[in-house]
Amino acid sequence: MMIQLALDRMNMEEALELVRTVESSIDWIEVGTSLIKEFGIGSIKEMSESFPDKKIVADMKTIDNAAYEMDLCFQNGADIATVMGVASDVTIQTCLEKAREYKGKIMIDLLNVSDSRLEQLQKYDQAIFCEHVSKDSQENGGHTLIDMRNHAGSMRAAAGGITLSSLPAMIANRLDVMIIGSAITKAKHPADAARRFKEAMNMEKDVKQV
Ligand SMILES: O=C([C@H](O)CO)[C@H](O)[C@H](O)COP(=O)(O)O
Repeated sequence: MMIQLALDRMNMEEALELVRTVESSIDWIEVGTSLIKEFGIGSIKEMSESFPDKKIVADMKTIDNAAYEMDLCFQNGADIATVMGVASDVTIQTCLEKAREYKGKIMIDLLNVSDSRLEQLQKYDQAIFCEHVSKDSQENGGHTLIDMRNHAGSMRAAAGGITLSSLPAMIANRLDVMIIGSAITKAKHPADAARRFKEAMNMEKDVKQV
């Protein structure tokens, strides 16, 4: 099981410093949607050049204009880019073709994806599937329970308000990628928090490589 550190709602200096602090405890670095929106596509390039040995996930949340946005991500150092599962099939298909062209991967974000849409997404079995509880639901609805559904994705990920207390339940879901943001980035001691997540996950042995 891998830890993907989600970097959101901070500036680039803070993001880079944070990764330096927790680098030994995390596996993948997510350049969060808020970083990309605030600092541009250069945020992906800066992160990938600063941490060439880590996989870089660009959380673009693409919903249209797939070829253009995937070119931007992969040409700027992303290994993995996200597309919304609620996007049209042509958008998701284009993302997958672009990922193949750049030897990257696509993560399909299942935010607001109904069970029937999830059924239609099963054909994209080369993608990583990510169950996601939105920040707005976390903050306004008090909803943090991530419902892991069955799907055919090449890897299974989950995101949205995961904490050390909710970790055991998430580990039981046998995920491949655990996406953790605030529980590390907003912790008083991010290095300690990241280490505690890593130690808990080290009990899971079968780490799949992308
Ligand atoms: O995708 C995310 C969210 O939509 C904000 O852009 C975050 O990566 C995800 O929520 C993980 O962050 P935490 O919820 O803070 O753990």
